[in-house]
Amino acid sequence: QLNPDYYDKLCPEALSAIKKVVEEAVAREPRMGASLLRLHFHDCFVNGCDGSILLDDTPTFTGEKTAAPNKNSARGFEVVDQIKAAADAACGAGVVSCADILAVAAHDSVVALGGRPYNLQVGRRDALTASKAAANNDIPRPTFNFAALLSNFQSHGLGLKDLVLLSGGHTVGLARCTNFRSRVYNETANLDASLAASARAVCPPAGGDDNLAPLDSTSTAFDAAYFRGLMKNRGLLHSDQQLYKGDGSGGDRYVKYYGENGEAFWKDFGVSMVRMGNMGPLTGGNGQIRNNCRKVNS
Ligand code: HEM
Ligand SMILES: [Ca+2]
Ligand SMILES: [Ca+2]
Repeated sequence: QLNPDYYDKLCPEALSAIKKVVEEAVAREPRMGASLLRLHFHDCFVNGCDGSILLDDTPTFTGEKTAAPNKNSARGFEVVDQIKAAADAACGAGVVSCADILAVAAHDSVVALGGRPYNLQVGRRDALTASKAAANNDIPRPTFNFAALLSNFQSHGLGLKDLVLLSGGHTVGLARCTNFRSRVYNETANLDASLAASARAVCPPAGGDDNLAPLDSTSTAFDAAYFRGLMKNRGLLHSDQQLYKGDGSGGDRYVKYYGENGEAFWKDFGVSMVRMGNMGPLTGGNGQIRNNCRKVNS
Protein backbone atom coordinates (compact mmCIF):
# COMPACT_ATOMS: atom_id res chain seq x y z
CA GLN A 1 0.00 0.00 0.00
CA LEU A 2 2.99 2.29 0.22
CA ASN A 3 3.33 4.51 -2.82
CA PRO A 4 5.39 7.47 -4.03
CA ASP A 5 2.39 9.85 -4.12
CA TYR A 6 1.02 9.35 -0.62
CA TYR A 7 1.62 12.96 0.50
CA ASP A 8 0.79 14.62 -2.83
CA LYS A 9 -2.77 15.47 -1.84
CA LEU A 10 -2.42 15.35 1.95
CA CYS A 11 0.47 17.79 2.08
CA PRO A 12 2.39 18.54 -1.11
CA GLU A 13 5.13 20.29 0.89
CA ALA A 14 5.88 17.28 3.11
CA LEU A 15 8.77 15.76 1.19
CA SER A 16 10.45 19.08 0.38
CA ALA A 17 10.23 20.12 4.05
CA ILE A 18 12.03 16.94 5.07
CA LYS A 19 14.61 17.26 2.34
CA LYS A 20 15.55 20.79 3.36
CA VAL A 21 16.38 19.77 6.93
CA VAL A 22 18.34 16.72 5.74
CA GLU A 23 20.35 18.77 3.27
CA GLU A 24 21.23 21.33 5.94
CA ALA A 25 22.23 18.64 8.41
CA VAL A 26 24.42 16.81 5.88
CA ALA A 27 26.01 20.10 4.80
CA ARG A 28 26.90 20.79 8.45
CA GLU A 29 28.22 17.29 9.02
CA PRO A 30 28.43 14.80 6.12
CA ARG A 31 28.48 11.84 8.51
CA MET A 32 24.91 12.70 9.51
CA GLY A 33 23.80 11.36 6.12
CA ALA A 34 25.32 8.01 7.02
CA SER A 35 23.77 8.06 10.48
CA LEU A 36 20.29 8.79 9.10
CA LEU A 37 20.60 6.02 6.51
CA ARG A 38 21.52 3.58 9.25
CA LEU A 39 18.54 4.60 11.43
CA HIS A 40 16.14 3.55 8.66
CA PHE A 41 17.91 0.19 8.34
CA HIS A 42 17.83 -0.45 12.09
CA ASP A 43 14.17 0.56 12.15
CA CYS A 44 13.11 -1.69 9.27
CA PHE A 45 14.96 -4.77 10.53
CA VAL A 46 13.12 -4.68 13.86
CA ASN A 47 9.38 -5.30 13.38
CA GLY A 48 9.35 -3.45 10.08
CA CYS A 49 9.73 0.20 9.13
CA ASP A 50 7.48 1.60 11.84
CA GLY A 51 9.59 4.20 13.62
CA SER A 52 10.10 1.86 16.59
CA ILE A 53 13.79 2.77 16.89
CA LEU A 54 12.86 6.36 17.72
CA LEU A 55 10.91 5.53 20.88
CA ASP A 56 12.55 6.24 24.22
CA ASP A 57 12.32 3.71 27.05
CA THR A 58 9.05 3.82 29.04
CA PRO A 59 7.81 2.11 32.20
CA THR A 60 5.97 -0.44 30.02
CA PHE A 61 8.71 -1.28 27.53
CA THR A 62 12.44 -0.91 27.06
CA GLY A 63 13.06 0.57 23.67
CA GLU A 64 15.59 -0.15 20.95
CA LYS A 65 17.99 2.72 21.55
CA THR A 66 19.74 0.80 24.32
CA ALA A 67 19.96 -2.50 22.41
CA ALA A 68 23.53 -3.58 21.70
CA PRO A 69 23.65 -2.59 18.00
CA ASN A 70 22.32 0.92 18.81
CA LYS A 71 23.76 1.83 22.19
CA ASN A 72 26.49 4.50 21.95
CA SER A 73 26.18 4.05 18.21
CA ALA A 74 22.86 5.03 16.62
CA ARG A 75 22.78 8.79 16.12
CA GLY A 76 20.76 11.46 14.38
CA PHE A 77 17.78 11.52 16.75
CA GLU A 78 18.01 15.31 17.17
CA VAL A 79 17.91 15.76 13.39
CA VAL A 80 14.84 13.51 13.26
CA ASP A 81 13.20 15.82 15.82
CA GLN A 82 14.06 18.82 13.64
CA ILE A 83 12.61 17.10 10.58
CA LYS A 84 9.44 16.24 12.49
CA ALA A 85 9.06 19.87 13.58
CA ALA A 86 9.50 21.07 9.99
CA ALA A 87 7.07 18.48 8.63
CA ASP A 88 4.42 19.32 11.20
CA ALA A 89 4.91 23.05 10.59
CA ALA A 90 4.31 22.46 6.88
CA CYS A 91 1.51 19.87 7.13
CA GLY A 92 -0.02 20.18 10.59
CA ALA A 93 0.16 17.51 13.26
CA GLY A 94 -1.00 14.00 12.50
CA VAL A 95 0.06 13.87 8.85
CA VAL A 96 3.70 12.86 8.41
CA SER A 97 4.76 9.71 10.26
CA CYS A 98 8.11 9.23 11.99
CA ALA A 99 8.57 5.98 10.07
CA ASP A 100 8.24 7.86 6.77
CA ILE A 101 10.60 10.54 8.05
CA LEU A 102 13.28 7.86 8.47
CA ALA A 103 12.65 6.47 4.98
CA VAL A 104 12.68 9.90 3.34
CA ALA A 105 15.72 11.04 5.35
CA ALA A 106 17.60 7.90 4.26
CA HIS A 107 16.78 8.61 0.62
CA ASP A 108 17.67 12.29 0.82
CA SER A 109 20.91 11.45 2.66
CA VAL A 110 21.98 9.05 -0.08
CA VAL A 111 21.30 11.75 -2.68
CA ALA A 112 23.01 14.48 -0.63
CA LEU A 113 26.16 12.35 -0.42
CA GLY A 114 26.30 11.76 -4.16
CA GLY A 115 24.03 8.76 -4.72
CA ARG A 116 21.02 8.75 -7.03
CA PRO A 117 17.32 9.29 -6.28
CA TYR A 118 15.15 6.17 -6.30
CA ASN A 119 11.47 5.33 -6.28
CA LEU A 120 10.88 6.27 -2.65
CA GLN A 121 7.66 4.89 -1.19
CA VAL A 122 5.70 6.53 1.64
CA GLY A 123 2.51 6.04 3.66
CA ARG A 124 3.88 4.25 6.73
CA ARG A 125 2.38 4.70 10.19
CA ASP A 126 4.15 4.61 13.54
CA ALA A 127 4.44 1.76 16.02
CA LEU A 128 2.86 1.89 19.46
CA THR A 129 5.71 -0.03 21.03
CA ALA A 130 9.35 -0.98 20.63
CA SER A 131 11.43 -3.97 21.64
CA LYS A 132 14.98 -4.03 22.89
CA ALA A 133 15.00 -7.83 22.69
CA ALA A 134 13.86 -7.78 19.06
CA ALA A 135 16.54 -5.21 18.20
CA ASN A 136 19.18 -7.42 19.82
CA ASN A 137 17.92 -10.43 17.87
CA ASP A 138 17.09 -9.04 14.47
CA ILE A 139 19.89 -6.62 13.59
CA PRO A 140 22.91 -8.39 12.06
CA ARG A 141 26.22 -8.17 13.92
CA PRO A 142 29.67 -7.31 12.56
CA THR A 143 30.92 -10.64 13.91
CA PHE A 144 28.57 -12.59 11.60
CA ASN A 145 30.04 -14.81 8.89
CA PHE A 146 28.61 -14.96 5.38
CA ALA A 147 26.07 -17.69 6.17
CA ALA A 148 24.77 -15.84 9.21
CA LEU A 149 24.48 -12.56 7.30
CA LEU A 150 22.58 -14.23 4.47
CA SER A 151 20.24 -16.08 6.79
CA ASN A 152 19.54 -12.86 8.71
CA PHE A 153 18.63 -11.09 5.46
CA GLN A 154 16.54 -14.05 4.31
CA SER A 155 14.64 -13.97 7.58
CA HIS A 156 13.68 -10.41 6.59
CA GLY A 157 12.51 -11.45 3.13
CA LEU A 158 15.67 -10.21 1.45
CA GLY A 159 18.24 -12.15 -0.56
CA LEU A 160 21.93 -12.32 -1.44
CA LYS A 161 21.75 -9.46 -3.92
CA ASP A 162 20.03 -7.25 -1.34
CA LEU A 163 22.64 -8.23 1.24
CA VAL A 164 25.50 -7.11 -0.96
CA LEU A 165 23.78 -3.97 -2.25
CA LEU A 166 22.51 -2.77 1.12
CA SER A 167 25.85 -3.49 2.77
CA GLY A 168 27.00 -0.95 0.20
CA GLY A 169 25.51 1.54 2.66
CA HIS A 170 28.94 1.20 4.27
CA THR A 171 30.25 3.37 1.45
CA VAL A 172 29.55 6.18 3.92
CA GLY A 173 30.10 6.63 7.63
CA LEU A 174 32.31 5.47 10.43
CA ALA A 175 32.67 2.56 12.81
CA ARG A 176 33.91 2.38 16.38
CA CYS A 177 37.05 0.54 17.33
CA THR A 178 35.09 -1.96 19.40
CA ASN A 179 33.49 -3.22 16.18
CA PHE A 180 36.67 -3.80 14.20
CA ARG A 181 39.33 -4.50 16.84
CA SER A 182 39.19 -8.26 16.67
CA ARG A 183 39.35 -8.18 12.87
CA VAL A 184 42.40 -5.96 12.67
CA TYR A 185 44.32 -7.79 15.40
CA ASN A 186 43.24 -11.38 14.90
CA GLU A 187 42.31 -12.03 11.31
CA THR A 188 45.07 -13.17 9.06
CA ALA A 189 43.14 -14.07 5.91
CA ASN A 190 41.46 -11.48 3.70
CA LEU A 191 42.90 -8.47 5.52
CA ASP A 192 44.98 -5.88 3.70
CA ALA A 193 48.18 -5.09 5.65
CA SER A 194 47.98 -1.33 5.23
CA LEU A 195 44.35 -1.26 6.35
CA ALA A 196 45.32 -3.33 9.39
CA ALA A 197 48.11 -0.88 10.23
CA SER A 198 45.98 2.25 9.90
CA ALA A 199 43.09 0.70 11.81
CA ARG A 200 45.41 -0.43 14.62
CA ALA A 201 46.75 3.12 14.83
CA VAL A 202 43.31 4.41 15.86
CA CYS A 203 42.25 1.28 17.73
CA PRO A 204 44.56 0.08 20.49
CA PRO A 205 44.40 -3.55 21.68
CA ALA A 206 42.69 -2.33 24.85
CA GLY A 207 40.82 0.95 25.38
CA GLY A 208 39.74 3.50 22.81
CA ASP A 209 36.53 1.58 22.15
CA ASP A 210 34.78 4.61 20.70
CA ASN A 211 37.62 5.72 18.42
CA LEU A 212 36.41 5.97 14.85
CA ALA A 213 37.58 4.76 11.47
CA PRO A 214 35.94 5.17 8.04
CA LEU A 215 34.02 2.20 6.63
CA ASP A 216 35.47 2.82 3.16
CA SER A 217 38.15 5.00 1.55
CA THR A 218 35.59 7.69 0.59
CA SER A 219 33.40 7.77 3.66
CA THR A 220 31.48 10.94 2.76
CA ALA A 221 30.83 9.92 -0.86
CA PHE A 222 28.07 7.53 -1.85
CA ASP A 223 30.12 5.69 -4.46
CA ALA A 224 31.20 2.15 -5.35
CA ALA A 225 34.57 2.44 -3.59
CA TYR A 226 33.24 0.20 -0.80
CA PHE A 227 33.06 -2.74 -3.21
CA ARG A 228 36.46 -2.05 -4.75
CA GLY A 229 37.83 -1.92 -1.19
CA LEU A 230 36.39 -5.36 -0.45
CA MET A 231 38.14 -6.69 -3.56
CA LYS A 232 41.41 -5.48 -1.99
CA ASN A 233 40.60 -7.02 1.40
CA ARG A 234 39.99 -3.58 2.81
CA GLY A 235 36.62 -4.23 4.42
CA LEU A 236 36.82 -2.70 7.91
CA LEU A 237 34.28 -4.96 9.58
CA HIS A 238 34.52 -8.73 9.62
CA SER A 239 30.99 -8.80 8.17
CA ASP A 240 32.01 -6.52 5.28
CA GLN A 241 34.85 -8.75 4.19
CA GLN A 242 32.64 -11.83 4.49
CA LEU A 243 30.88 -10.58 1.34
CA TYR A 244 34.04 -10.98 -0.72
CA LYS A 245 36.50 -13.84 -0.39
CA GLY A 246 37.97 -13.76 -3.88
CA ASP A 247 37.25 -17.44 -4.59
CA GLY A 248 34.01 -16.92 -6.48
CA SER A 249 31.85 -18.00 -3.54
CA GLY A 250 29.21 -16.07 -1.59
CA GLY A 251 28.87 -12.45 -2.61
CA ASP A 252 31.97 -12.33 -4.81
CA ARG A 253 30.24 -11.90 -8.15
CA TYR A 254 27.99 -9.09 -6.93
CA VAL A 255 30.83 -7.28 -5.19
CA LYS A 256 32.89 -7.43 -8.38
CA TYR A 257 29.98 -6.34 -10.57
CA TYR A 258 29.05 -3.33 -8.45
CA GLY A 259 32.68 -2.38 -7.87
CA GLU A 260 33.08 -2.15 -11.61
CA ASN A 261 29.68 -0.58 -12.33
CA GLY A 262 29.02 2.45 -10.15
CA GLU A 263 25.90 3.39 -12.10
CA ALA A 264 24.45 -0.08 -11.55
CA PHE A 265 25.22 0.19 -7.84
CA TRP A 266 23.29 3.46 -7.54
CA LYS A 267 20.34 2.08 -9.46
CA ASP A 268 20.15 -1.34 -7.83
CA PHE A 269 20.83 0.06 -4.35
CA GLY A 270 17.63 2.06 -4.78
CA VAL A 271 15.69 -1.05 -5.74
CA SER A 272 16.92 -2.86 -2.62
CA MET A 273 16.18 0.18 -0.45
CA VAL A 274 12.59 0.13 -1.71
CA ARG A 275 12.42 -3.59 -0.85
CA MET A 276 13.80 -2.96 2.64
CA GLY A 277 11.48 0.02 3.10
CA ASN A 278 8.47 -2.16 2.37
CA MET A 279 9.13 -4.47 5.28
CA GLY A 280 6.09 -4.78 7.56
CA PRO A 281 4.79 -1.24 7.29
CA LEU A 282 1.81 -0.22 9.41
CA THR A 283 -0.92 1.23 7.22
CA GLY A 284 -4.67 1.93 7.31
CA GLY A 285 -5.98 1.77 10.86
CA ASN A 286 -2.83 0.26 12.34
CA GLY A 287 -0.47 2.26 14.49
CA GLN A 288 -0.65 6.03 14.69
CA ILE A 289 1.00 9.22 13.47
CA ARG A 290 3.12 10.23 16.43
CA ASN A 291 3.26 13.87 17.50
CA ASN A 292 6.68 13.34 19.03
CA CYS A 293 8.86 10.70 17.39
CA ARG A 294 10.30 9.77 20.79
CA LYS A 295 7.00 8.75 22.39
CA VAL A 296 3.61 7.29 21.69
CA ASN A 297 0.72 9.79 21.67
CA SER A 298 -0.96 10.07 25.06
C1 HEM B 1 24.88 -6.54 6.56
C2 HEM B 1 24.90 -6.44 7.85
C3 HEM B 1 25.38 -5.20 8.56
C4 HEM B 1 26.18 -5.18 9.64
C5 HEM B 1 26.75 -6.39 10.37
C6 HEM B 1 26.43 -3.81 9.96
C7 HEM B 1 27.18 -3.38 11.04
C8 HEM B 1 27.56 -2.07 11.24
C9 HEM B 1 28.44 -1.64 12.29
C10 HEM B 1 29.06 -2.52 13.34
C11 HEM B 1 28.61 -0.31 12.14
C12 HEM B 1 29.47 0.61 13.02
C13 HEM B 1 28.67 1.05 14.22
C14 HEM B 1 29.53 1.63 15.32
O1 HEM B 1 30.71 1.30 15.36
O2 HEM B 1 29.02 2.41 16.14
C15 HEM B 1 27.83 0.12 11.02
C16 HEM B 1 27.75 1.41 10.56
C17 HEM B 1 26.95 1.80 9.52
N1 HEM B 1 26.05 1.02 8.84
FE1 HEM B 1 25.92 -1.00 8.92
N2 HEM B 1 25.76 -3.02 9.08
C18 HEM B 1 25.11 -3.82 8.19
C19 HEM B 1 24.28 -3.41 7.17
C20 HEM B 1 23.98 -2.10 6.89
C21 HEM B 1 22.94 -1.66 5.99
C22 HEM B 1 21.98 -2.59 5.26
C23 HEM B 1 22.98 -0.31 5.95
C24 HEM B 1 22.12 0.66 5.18
C25 HEM B 1 21.58 0.39 4.01
C26 HEM B 1 24.04 0.11 6.83
C27 HEM B 1 24.44 1.40 7.04
C28 HEM B 1 25.44 1.78 7.90
C29 HEM B 1 25.98 3.13 7.93
C30 HEM B 1 25.61 4.25 6.99
C31 HEM B 1 26.92 3.14 8.97
C32 HEM B 1 27.73 4.35 9.45
C33 HEM B 1 26.89 5.14 10.45
C34 HEM B 1 27.55 6.39 11.01
O3 HEM B 1 28.65 6.76 10.62
O4 HEM B 1 26.89 6.99 11.90
N3 HEM B 1 24.61 -0.99 7.41
N4 HEM B 1 27.18 -0.97 10.50
CA1 LIG C 1 10.92 -0.95 13.48
CA1 LIG D 1 32.34 5.82 -0.31
